[in-house]
Formats: sequence, structure tokens, C-alpha cells
Amino acid sequence: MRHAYTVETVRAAERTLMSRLPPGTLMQRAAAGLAAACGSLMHGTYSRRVVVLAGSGDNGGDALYAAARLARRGAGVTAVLLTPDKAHPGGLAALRRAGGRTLPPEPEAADQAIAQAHLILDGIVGIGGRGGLRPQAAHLARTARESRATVVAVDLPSGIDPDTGETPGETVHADATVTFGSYKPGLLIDPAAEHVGALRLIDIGLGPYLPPPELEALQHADVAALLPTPVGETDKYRRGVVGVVAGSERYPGAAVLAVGGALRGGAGAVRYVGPGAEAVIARYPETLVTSGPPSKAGRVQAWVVGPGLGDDRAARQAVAEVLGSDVPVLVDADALRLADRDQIRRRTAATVLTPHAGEAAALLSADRADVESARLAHVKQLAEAYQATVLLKGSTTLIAQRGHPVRVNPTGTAWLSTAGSGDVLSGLTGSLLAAGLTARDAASVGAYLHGLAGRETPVPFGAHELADRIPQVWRSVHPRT
Ligand SMILES: NC(=O)C1=CN([C@@H]2O[C@H](COP(=O)(O)OP(=O)(O)OC[C@H]3O[C@@H](n4cnc5c(N)ncnc54)[C@H](OP(=O)(O)O)[C@@H]3O)[C@@H](O)[C@H]2O)[C@@H](O)CC1
Ligand SMILES: Nc1ncnc2c1ncn2[C@@H]1O[C@H](COP(=O)(O)OP(=O)(O)O)[C@@H](O)[C@H]1O
Ligand SMILES: [K+]
Repeated sequence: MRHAYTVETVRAAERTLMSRLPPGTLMQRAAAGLAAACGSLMHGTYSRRVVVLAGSGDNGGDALYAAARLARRGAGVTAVLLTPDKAHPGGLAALRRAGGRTLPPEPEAADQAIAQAHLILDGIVGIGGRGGLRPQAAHLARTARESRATVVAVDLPSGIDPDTGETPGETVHADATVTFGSYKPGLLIDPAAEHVGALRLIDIGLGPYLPPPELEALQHADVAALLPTPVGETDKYRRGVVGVVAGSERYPGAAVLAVGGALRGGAGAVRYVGPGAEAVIARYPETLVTSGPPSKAGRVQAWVVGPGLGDDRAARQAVAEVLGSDVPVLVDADALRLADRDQIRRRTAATVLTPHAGEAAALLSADRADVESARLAHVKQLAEAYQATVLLKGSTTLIAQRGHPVRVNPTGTAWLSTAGSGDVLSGLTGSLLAAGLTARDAASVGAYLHGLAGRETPVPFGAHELADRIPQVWRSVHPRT
């Protein structure tokens, strides 16, 4: 599991640790890790040209100390000092001793140095940055982006909000980010995460002083431990039956895709309820189909309701019946609009809502653009307002449930933004719910496998090919399956 902590938490841990160590120890640990990372990114240091963009805080200090190490190993280093009289004194002295030169931030000289650099170290601001970059810093960030140099962000790309992933103005666009002590939420959540590049964590010893995280991301081993695996004495009912209420005369394909996802999620059987039965059976003959209402369909351990459902009376009634059941329910697409909000809040069994940004905006009476620019705040707000587990889809998928750290899905690709891909995710996640995973685990594991399938399916792909790829990525996560 990867964990991410807010600035306040990182600072508190850092204070405790620093009080037990000689002054400057943490900065030297950070600088040593940073210099090593830069050396390997440049495939050596001798005769490489490095430009440091150094702000006046400790972030600039880290960058200057690291650059001094690179200069001692033969790199030619130029530091552009944003406020020369406030530059980190120790870092600056170290760089000068190592033969590095400094420039004030006058555009012409700085731009020229940047244009000739192999590597640019962004030490403008770190976790002490507030608001969008100031004009002088913003100019340097743009010049760095337009250069051919490899841009390495120190702790984080300057200009991003470390706690939320918001980008309030101009930001540095990094090829790599070397972060210290712990991940920060903003490094893992879009739009900021788009500017992070390859992310590397340098351990500076904060671990023992960190409380529960703000955000966490599953890795292969975590997912493998959660995947349902049939044991000797099981049967199809004990493995769980998932009911899928999806599709309509107009959108029978949504039924097929949701069932396709559900068949790959580990439940022992998939029961389909709705007008798409013929199409479903034609593609997946193993599906148990019923044409009546969900309440007459027989027992299931979890429901998926919504993909391609339409919005007629029958659809509304089906949503109400499913929400009235005492088993976990995943609510997607049309059902997010049709569901009675109080009925969701009153449920005692788990409820998973899977909106994309537009649907999330409608559920919160907010603007879609605001949801996309501040995903973390909005997913938490949704989980709170609906007393449900919420999986917010999009370029970064987040899973929130009150009382737990938010989960960020680390897999995925923009190729997933293809029609019907969300239907596959609903079916898959509902199947994991029926197999007995908790709402939060089912949503996180569903998003993880869906994202991996997106990465492994030859592109460009359609949603049905994504569903077909799930067994392969399941085995790649859990090779002994
Ligand atoms: N925590 C840890 O464990 C460790 C932390 N370490 C390092 O310390 C870093 C934090 O250092 P920090 O606290 O000195 O703040 P930092 O990020 O350098 O920024 C402050 C400066 O930025 C300026 N500034 C602010 N906003 C701005 C804007 N929008 N646009 C432009 N400028 C802006 C502001 O200027 P002022 O307002 O004072 O004029 C001030 O000078 C952290 O990220 C990590 O790298 C490591 O050494 C080891 C262990
Ligand atoms: N830019 C993106 N990067 C990564 N994943 C994306 C991106 N855009 C969408 N996705 C993913 O693609 C899927 C689309 O689902 P959804 O919006 O419900 O589409 P549909 O209704 O057509 O099935 C979701 O899993 C979402 O997280
Ligand atoms: K930085």
C-alpha cells in the first residue's frame, strides 16, 4: 500500500524527527537522494549542464545542496535565485564551494541557461508554496517546460497544491518528481498528478512518526490478498450471485457489457433482470435471465443497477426495488439520476455510487469543472452527503467512505474513456461485492483491475474487449489463481 499525507501531517512528523537529530540531517538525506536520482536520470554527471531554479525556502535549499553534490561530481551547475538575498544560505554556500555559479532571475540570462541545460531542478517551492506561482516563478516554469531539458521537481512540481491535487495557476511540468519522507495527496490526484512525471520517494526516516494517511493507493499485493478465490467446499451460490439491472430497448449493449464485467468479478453466478435478456444470452449463455421486476428475480448477494437503464417508469421502479433490498447495491449511470436520495441515505446494507464528474456534479448541485479541478474535496463531500461509498470516475479515480482514508486508483489509462467502459466497471465491482468484499474494497479492486485491463488491452479498444481482458490481468495480480 502506498500512503499519502497532508502538509500539516508531514510537518508535524518532521518536527518530531528533527528534534531527535543533529540540525540539517533531514535536508542532507533529501539532497543525497535527490542528487542520486538526478545522476541516474542524466546517466552520469560529468560535463552535464544543470540549472537549479531556487526559491527562498527549504525546497530551494534541498535543490542547492543536491546541485552542489552534482557539481562535485563534474556537472556544470548554474543556479537561478528567485530572491537572491533570501536564498538558502547553507545550500548557496555549498554550491559555491563546489564551483557552481549563480544568476539573478533576470529573464534573458536565466532563459539562456535553461535553453542549454540537460537537467533542470525545480526548487522554486515545495510544501510551503501557496496559491499559483508568482509571475517571476511562473515565467521560469514556462521556460523550463519549453526547453529540451529533463525537468526534475524537488518534493513536488512547484505550483501544485500538495494537499488536494488542485492547480491554482501556472505549475512546473516535471518529467520526474523526487519527493521526500512521504507521498503527498496532490502527487497522486489530477490535475496536479499530470505534471508529476515518474515519481520517486526518498525515505528520510519519517515513517515511524506518521499517523493514518489522508490517502492510500493499493498495489498488486494488496489486491491479490483481496481477490475472491473459491475454496474446495464452495458452490456457485456460496461464491455469491450478482444481480444486474441494466439495459433497455434502446441500450441493450449496456446490459451485455455490465454482465460481461460481472462474469469476470468472482461471483458464482450472474442474474440479469431487464429487457436486454436476448442480447445478453446471445453473448453470455451462462447468464440467468429474468424478465420480471428485480423483486421477483430470486435471491442475490449484491445488485448492480443503472447502466443504460433509461428513465421510464419501469426503470424508476426497478431502482426503487433494488435500493429497498437488504443486500449491497452499486448505483451507476441512469440510476444515479432516478434514485430517491433519502432512500439511499436510509439503507443499512452497503451502497456504492459510481458517478463520473458530470454525474457527481448533478448529485451535489455543483459544476462539473469544479468537480474535476477538486476531486478529493468533492468525493469526500459525496460520501458524506449520501452516507455511501463513492467511486468518482475519470482521469483519476477516487474511492471515499466516511471514516476511512480516501483511496486513489493507481492503474488506468485515458484509453478507458470509451463508451461502455463504465458499464464493465459496474458489473465487475458488483460481482466483487457479491463475492463478499466490503464496499470500499470491491470499489478499489474493481477500479484497479479495470485500469489494468485498460493498460493491457491492445489499443484502440472497445469496452467489450476490456471485459475480455479481465481474467488475464486477474492472473497477473494473483499468479497462483
Ligand atoms: N517536511 C520535511 O520533512 C522536509 C522538508 N524538506 C524540504 O522543505 C520544503 C519546505 O520548505 P519551506 O517550508 O521552507 O517552504 P518552501 O516549499 O520552500 O516554500 C516557501 C517559499 O516559497 C515562497 N512561495 C510561497 N508560495 C509561493 C508562490 N505561489 N510562488 C512563488 N513563491 C512562493 C515563499 O516566499 P515568501 O512568501 O517568503 O517570499 C517561501 O520563500 C519541502 O517541500 C522539502 O523540499 C526537506 O528539506 C527535508 C525534510
Ligand atoms: N482521462 C481518463 N483517464 C483514465 N480513465 C478514464 C479517463 N476518462 C474516463 N476514464 C475511465 O473510463 C471509464 C468511463 O466510464 P463512464 O464515464 O461511466 O463511461 P460510460 O458511461 O460510457 O461507460 C471510467 O472507469 C473512468 O474512470
Ligand atoms: K519544487
